[in-house]
Amino acid sequence: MAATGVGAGCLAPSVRLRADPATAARASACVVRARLRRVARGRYVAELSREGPAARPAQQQQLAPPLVPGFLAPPPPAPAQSPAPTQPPLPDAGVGELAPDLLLEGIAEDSIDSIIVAASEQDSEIMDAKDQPQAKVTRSIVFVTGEAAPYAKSGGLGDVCGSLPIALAARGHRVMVVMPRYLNGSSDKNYAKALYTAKHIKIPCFGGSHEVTFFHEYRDNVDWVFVDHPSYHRPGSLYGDNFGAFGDNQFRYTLLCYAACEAPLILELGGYIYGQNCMFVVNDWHASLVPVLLAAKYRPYGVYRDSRSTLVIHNLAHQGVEPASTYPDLGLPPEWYGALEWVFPEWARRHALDKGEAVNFLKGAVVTADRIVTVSQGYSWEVTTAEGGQGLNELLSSRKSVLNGIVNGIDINDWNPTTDKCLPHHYSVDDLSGKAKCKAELQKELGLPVREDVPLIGFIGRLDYQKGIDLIKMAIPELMREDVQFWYLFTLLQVMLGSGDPIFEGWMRSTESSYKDKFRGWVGFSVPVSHRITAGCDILLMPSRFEPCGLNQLYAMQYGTVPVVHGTGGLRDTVETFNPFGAKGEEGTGWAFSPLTVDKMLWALRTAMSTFREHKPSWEGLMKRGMTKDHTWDHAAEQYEQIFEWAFVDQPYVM
Ligand SMILES: Nc1ncnc2c1ncn2[C@@H]1O[C@H](COP(=O)(O)OP(=O)(O)O[C@H]2O[C@H](CO)[C@@H](O)[C@H](O)[C@H]2O)[C@@H](O)[C@H]1O
Ligand SMILES: OC[C@H]1O[C@H](O[C@H]2[C@H](O)[C@@H](O)[C@@H](O[C@H]3[C@H](O)[C@@H](O)[C@@H](O)O[C@@H]3CO)O[C@@H]2CO)[C@H](O)[C@@H](O)[C@@H]1O
Repeated sequence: MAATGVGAGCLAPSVRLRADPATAARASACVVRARLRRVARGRYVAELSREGPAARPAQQQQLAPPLVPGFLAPPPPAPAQSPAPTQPPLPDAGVGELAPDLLLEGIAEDSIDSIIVAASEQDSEIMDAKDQPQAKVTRSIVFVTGEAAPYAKSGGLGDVCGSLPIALAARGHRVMVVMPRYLNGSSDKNYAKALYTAKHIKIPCFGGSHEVTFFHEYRDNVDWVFVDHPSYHRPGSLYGDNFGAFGDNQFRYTLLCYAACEAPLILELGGYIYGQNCMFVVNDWHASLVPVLLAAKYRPYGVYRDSRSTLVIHNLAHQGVEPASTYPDLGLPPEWYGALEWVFPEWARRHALDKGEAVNFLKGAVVTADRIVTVSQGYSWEVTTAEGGQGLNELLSSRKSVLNGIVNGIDINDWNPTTDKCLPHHYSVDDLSGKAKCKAELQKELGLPVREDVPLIGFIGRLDYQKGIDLIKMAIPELMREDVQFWYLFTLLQVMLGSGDPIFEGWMRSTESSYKDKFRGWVGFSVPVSHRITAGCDILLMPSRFEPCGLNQLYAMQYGTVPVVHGTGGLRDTVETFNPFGAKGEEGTGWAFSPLTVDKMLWALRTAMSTFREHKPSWEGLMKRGMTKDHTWDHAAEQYEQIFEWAFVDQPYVM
């Protein structure tokens, strides 16, 4: 089989493959379109689809529909006002590693040996369509999350839930992601390809019966399932608006959890339900009621006894805590109160009569999930300490035997300096010239002097105690004595584009006017801007107080931007401090300073800046070592598989 066309441009080319004449005759002259997706450095998945008569659907892993109804009311007939009930489209053909039985109307798998394409304009590679590593055991996996990119993202949780499921699906798992269908005008287009499934359920909670419906999109081998309810349709960010967090968040995410428990039982995706043998991956507090529901409302009735759950903690700072009086709203049996029971320490109570009694969603998952994962190893230890455990340290310590840390990966389709659509110039570890051009463009865009020799430091993050922005504020007068430029992109907690925190914005504007040639600040949430900063800066600063993993330092390294970070949690796990005398290849990738003081941070920045100015070969070494580290999801996905395997070896933690 020969390639008759070669994708222009860099990665992700679209290649047309034409069968040899004999095969083509058998296959009614079918043309196979292969879209190559880069899933790891040097590894590509060919997504094949044929053009012409309808292709055979890919075989589903879950063949026997268990026909077990959800415990909620069966779906009523579809309402008239909705679009015609449409079965979600099947994938055109096999995806990921070619399924052994994949026949494209006569073209057998073994007639497709390898696909030859130009991987970049300079460089061609042979990409073996079977190169994608596969899981030893494939499973049905159900992610439950408050956000997943590109549909909805407030930060790193969205990045992870938008990319880890794809990585697991590429390894052969059947993967569903369940999240809200947030509509607020500006982001509605993100859900445009999600089709109405005609499935409705009524959820018994908060003193009523609340109807939710499901939408579905099949993309990148993943079933993206969107739970629809009027409470997800409102202006603001995902979790709040200018007035603070939404008052009904507990209700909104209770609905999500109930709906996520029903989805595998009632949604026929690609023709088949997921069934009762699933691994639920519940992310942060928004999804934390899922393991409680499995234990309290399903297993006692014989449902989901073969499923397991893994709680993934992205950030212990948000636990979903509400007054104890809300417990009856959750629709849980009274005897399960203890699972969510939470008592604030005396110092945190509001008045002398306040008993501090509350319910805590995240705690509910900590005590009922089969396994617990934090997003780095360092953080998995920190959460068991009084300093890092945010009140849950003792409970988490008591579950140490099922607690692991797995460092996040990154989506290198989105974050790749050789192809990034947000960048004015592209570059790679072999040719860094495009990075210097990106820096010059960024300086122009900001109205800063265009100078290659001055170190440009960037910060990207939320205006949040976690991110240590107060330290930056304190350090600015000292830092501005240096020949340096600083670019500050931050989002407000509630992520309202164009609005601001008057005190903080005031500080930014006055700092800009005091240091006209050196400092720029911008308030807003813009993914393209964050990419341009990551590429255009020389140094990325992350003085986080705590950081469960951190993604910006990984993006920075991938883009040859040297991270200077507080050595905590995932930052300490992923950034190795520069040591010019280290063994070859192990001289480090940045600076991880500790303790978190203004002086230490300034020391690390000054060391980085002098290395940038005076030791060019060392600087280039730092950049290149960061760029060649494997930050892809493959390794993490394999570790998740191991966790899942352990979970299924054990009995459910709560029967
Ligand atoms: N103004 C802005 N405009 C555009 N993009 C912006 C932005 N501000 C931030 N972002 C983006 O938001 C993401 C932030 O991710 P992080 O992992 O660094 O932190 P976050 O605290 O959100 O996530 C939590 O979950 C993740 C995932 O597990 C953990 O890595 C982390 O430690 C934990 O706190 C990045 O993709 C970043 O580019
Ligand atoms: O990506 C950034 C973080 O996004 C999530 O955190 C959000 C959190 O889950 C929401 O509940 C909300 O937090 C509010 C909190 O509930 C409330 O008590 C009050 O303290 O205000 C908070 C801010 O509104 O918004 C958070 C995002 O700002 C995700 O869970 C984290 O892992 C991410 O770090």
